[in-house]
Amino acid sequence: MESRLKQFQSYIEKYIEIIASVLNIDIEIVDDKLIRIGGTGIYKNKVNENVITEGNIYSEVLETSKEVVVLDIEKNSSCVECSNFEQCINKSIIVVPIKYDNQTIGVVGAVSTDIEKKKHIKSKIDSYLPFIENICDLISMKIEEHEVNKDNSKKMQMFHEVINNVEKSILILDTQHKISYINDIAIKCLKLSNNQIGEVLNIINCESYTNGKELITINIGGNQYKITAKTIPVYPYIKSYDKIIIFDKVNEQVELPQNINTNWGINNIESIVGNSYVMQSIKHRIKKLSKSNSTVLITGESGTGKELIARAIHAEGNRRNKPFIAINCAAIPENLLESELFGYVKGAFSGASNSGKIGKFEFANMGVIFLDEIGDLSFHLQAKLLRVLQERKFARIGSNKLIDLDIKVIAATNKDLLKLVSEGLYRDDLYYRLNVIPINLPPLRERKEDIKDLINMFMPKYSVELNINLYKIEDSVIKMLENYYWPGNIRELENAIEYMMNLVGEDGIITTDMLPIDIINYYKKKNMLVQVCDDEGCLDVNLQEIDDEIMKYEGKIISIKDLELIYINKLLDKYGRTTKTKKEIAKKLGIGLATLYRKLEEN
Ligand SMILES: Nc1ncnc2c1ncn2[C@@H]1O[C@H](COP(=O)(O)OP(=O)(O)OP(=O)(O)O)[C@@H](O)[C@H]1O
Repeated sequence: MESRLKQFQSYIEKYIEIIASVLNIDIEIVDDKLIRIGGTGIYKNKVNENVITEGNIYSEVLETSKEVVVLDIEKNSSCVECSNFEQCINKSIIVVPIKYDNQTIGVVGAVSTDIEKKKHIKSKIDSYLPFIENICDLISMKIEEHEVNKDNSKKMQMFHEVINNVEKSILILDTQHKISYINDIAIKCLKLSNNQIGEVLNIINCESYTNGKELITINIGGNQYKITAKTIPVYPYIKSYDKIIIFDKVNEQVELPQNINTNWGINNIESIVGNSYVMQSIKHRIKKLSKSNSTVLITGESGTGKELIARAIHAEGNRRNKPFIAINCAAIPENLLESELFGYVKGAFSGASNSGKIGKFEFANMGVIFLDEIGDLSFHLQAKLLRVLQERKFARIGSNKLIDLDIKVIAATNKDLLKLVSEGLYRDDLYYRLNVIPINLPPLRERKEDIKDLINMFMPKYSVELNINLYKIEDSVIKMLENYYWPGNIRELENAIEYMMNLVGEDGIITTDMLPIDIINYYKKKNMLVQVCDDEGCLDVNLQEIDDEIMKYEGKIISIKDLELIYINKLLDKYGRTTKTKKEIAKKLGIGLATLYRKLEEN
């Protein structure tokens, strides 16, 4: 069997040439079988020879594992007694053992064969000896490195073997998101024809699913796939790999148009319906700001289209071919949100999945992260997010490897963040970091001009979905939709259209009786007119207006006296405050004019 040093012969030969030229003496390296593995000068042509006949110092060093320094062989008893002494041409010799794994596997001999070099060695022995010791250490380290690599590649081979034999599709990515390994099942499942090793795999979208899995959209080889996958962070346990994606099947596959890596068309600016002045100016701003990397904060009531705007910013910008990852900060319990955002490595905390988890920030890297309901972040996560926004780096929980983030952040909230700041419930420094580019989406009731356009967009959508060929909406319905107060904004309007389209009869006409109950009730309340009549005529009293007035006293019991006053004032507002009308109103109320004045003055 070859000695360990013999396996490194070519490396050793190159290495000692360099050393010899630095030291200006001859060097030889001999293995534990006393075979010369490498040599310079007079030993160069004697490589692979056995040195047993040339003296016994090497055997002694191999045996004792201790270095030997002979500065003058004539004064060294061991040399003098050596059977080769008469033929020996060496004048001085330094021999240092090469140790590996607690064994002496060879020696380095530094030899001088002339008097001048001998003198030189003698004068420089204090620096020569440590230098040669370092050479021995370097050789051992080289062997160690080789052994570790050999061990690793054996482990990797076994790892690949295992991966190829499990009944799941597996993809391994490196830190550049390039495919490092793909098993046969994955190739089959993704219907890939070529070897995709080295190709960049773009993770376009990712939504949390059950059992620690995610719904991921990936692009490979001109196709886009939707898969339900488990993603496992591997770095730093295996340095050459970053993450493993394991999945069972492809939920959906679409061919991507040529030269376009992703399919964001449906989310671009044209998908934002509305030509009111405010929506026009918002669309204009989106076009301008989508090219910038600055953080955007979108505010507005629920259902006003904040996510739609965020997606349009992504689709219009230069990150459109990179991921858009949305996370709703209010929908995930606080203790899970941190790991959802930043991921974790295995064993990061008790209860964590033992394979680890990739966080949304990592998925969104190079693209856009949409942090919805940002007003609901706990103080702890506010601080952490602030750090990430400042440093543009983060670490998976339980790991100290910092991952660089090249990301555009879009945040959204329906809360008044500034009010939360003033109440001490939100960090002001985070607020200002987020509010770099503010976009406020007004509620639908403040942009009634958009309602008709939205109706005209939603009706064809649901006619296709519900397979309705003929449809028409009565003007009175449109009027009522336009004048409704839309607490749920566009989402509620869309639901209303869907509801009414479901009720359409054979004539395909949407009439007022098909309106959703909330809208009907709204109008019923609004139109609660009561006629107060006597033999001289009638007065219309709108009970809704009185109801609205009473609502202002929210939670308090209102006195009969106040109620009386509200009612009298409503009547005066409606019919006028002239003496004549006051007289008429007093009469109809069954009181005298003086009593009416007293009631008004008393309050
Ligand atoms: N201007 C618009 N044009 C077309 N569709 C719209 C518009 N605004 C909103 N929508 C639609 O209304 C629905 C609600 O929008 P979106 O989810 O973006 O609102 P949101 O403000 O993010 O709501 P929440 O605060 O509840 O998350 C979506 O289906 C969206 O496509």
